[in-house]
Amino acid sequence: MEKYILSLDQGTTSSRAIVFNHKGENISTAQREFTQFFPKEGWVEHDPNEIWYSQASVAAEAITKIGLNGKNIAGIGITNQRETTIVWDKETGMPLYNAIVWQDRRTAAYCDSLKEQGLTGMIQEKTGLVLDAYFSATKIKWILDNIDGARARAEKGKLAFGTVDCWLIWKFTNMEKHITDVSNASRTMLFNINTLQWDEDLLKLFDIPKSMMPEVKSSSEVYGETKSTLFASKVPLAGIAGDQQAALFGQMCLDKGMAKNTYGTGCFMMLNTGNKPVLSKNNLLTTIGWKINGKVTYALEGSVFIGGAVIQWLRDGLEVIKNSKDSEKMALEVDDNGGVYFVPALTGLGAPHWDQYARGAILGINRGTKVQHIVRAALEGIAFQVKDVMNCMVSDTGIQPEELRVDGGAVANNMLMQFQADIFGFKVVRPHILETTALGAAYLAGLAVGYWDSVEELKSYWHEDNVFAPSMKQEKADELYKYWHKALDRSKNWVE
Ligand SMILES: Nc1ncnc2c1ncn2[C@@H]1O[C@H](COP(=O)(O)OP(=O)(O)O)[C@@H](O)[C@H]1O
Ligand SMILES: O=P(O)(O)OC[C@H](O)CO
Repeated sequence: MEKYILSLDQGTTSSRAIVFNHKGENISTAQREFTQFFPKEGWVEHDPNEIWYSQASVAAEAITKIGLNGKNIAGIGITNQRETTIVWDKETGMPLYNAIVWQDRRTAAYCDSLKEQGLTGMIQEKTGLVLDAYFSATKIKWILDNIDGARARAEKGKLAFGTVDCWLIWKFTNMEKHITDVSNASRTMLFNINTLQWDEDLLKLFDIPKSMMPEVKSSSEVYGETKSTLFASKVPLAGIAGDQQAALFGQMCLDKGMAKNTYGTGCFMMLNTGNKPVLSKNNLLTTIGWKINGKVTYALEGSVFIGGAVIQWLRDGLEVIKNSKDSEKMALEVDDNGGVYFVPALTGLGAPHWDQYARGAILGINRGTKVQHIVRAALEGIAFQVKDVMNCMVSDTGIQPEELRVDGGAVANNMLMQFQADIFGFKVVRPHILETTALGAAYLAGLAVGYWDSVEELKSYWHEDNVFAPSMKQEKADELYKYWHKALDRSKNWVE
């Protein structure tokens, strides 16, 4: 019987399931969007049960629509939006509160108070992370401090915390397994990336009982089997990685010095730094890429909060384009940006600036400015942010990548990709398979169940599709980049 790997990609706006064959080809996809809750300014929540239902239903749909059932699936890989925090009751399995999403800023002031206490350095040394509301620790604390009876129940060992991977495994195994993998653990701000353990000092600092924390596993092993009646037979759950780490793996950036950037809602660049953590002097994040066969691979990451989302805003907010694709057409209707710069700091700035008080800015508008210039400036603003992150990576590691592998929805935009190469001064490479996140999780699962023999075999399935080589004169690129920084400075520290 022909066998396949099922990959579950639980993202910020949708749940996706993809069935991959032996050559790493996508043979079936199902996708479902779910509700975003914005209860207050800066708050973002999801319903954990809706995450589960949407993910379980697309999983079933992806396999049944091509006439397969659970018996055809050799293993399941899970990849997920990271940091998003769910707390549930261990006995009933019911969440205590909505999932607090990575974008949620409700704990920003608390993070500021910790910075004032001088804790930034200690937190970076232990976790590799910048002290920010982005990560899970302060979100868990918020639930324990604000939901009636939560802290007392947590202290009695009755509550469980998990990122979305952990929640899905808990559901798939019918409340049997409370586990996560190292890559997701490394985004909680509670995991010591040197000792590979939950850090007692940090658990104490954030007042989080250790009994809430999941067991931390490698990224590729058989964790258990599906227990729900979802599939006709039990299927091994065999791979877990946070979505950006999975994309790094799916892009086959397996050697030190290789980098990828994902252009989705946000932009997430990751550079493989090998078997040792490199602490950033430029406000990048040190994170765990994956652990396979006992070996840990570390990465540096630059998380840019608004990437393709600025194009969504042009479409849904400003209504100057009908669909995302139009952004390219409009941008090419003008020769250049006409002196207009767009800093897409719509929810503040992530790496490397970490300014939660920055806001979006469009500068350099003059009487000749057309809407096309603004659209072009929005796309260029995505590329400039990515270059800022790249510069920090080069400065932190001394590694000058020869190319950047790219994926995510916005890489469909050739103008953006060409501009990115122009402003970098090196190649941007788009592979033929763009679902690299799901593919990475599939590979992790497939390796664990012996569906694929080795990473060498996997490397042979990665092919470039388009290469964007730089063609802009250096002086022009330098001039544009100089003005970008002027604009960036004006967007910072805006909200009081
Ligand atoms: N042709 C395009 N040009 C620019 N941006 C695009 C284009 N197509 C899609 N996008 C952007 O890509 C994002 C969707 O990418 P995707 O990888 O699916 O995101 P996510 O996984 O974060 O939900 C959206 O923000 C959308 O605006
Ligand atoms: O769901 P995505 O693709 O927007 O990714 C979210 C990131 O994992 C957040 O850190």
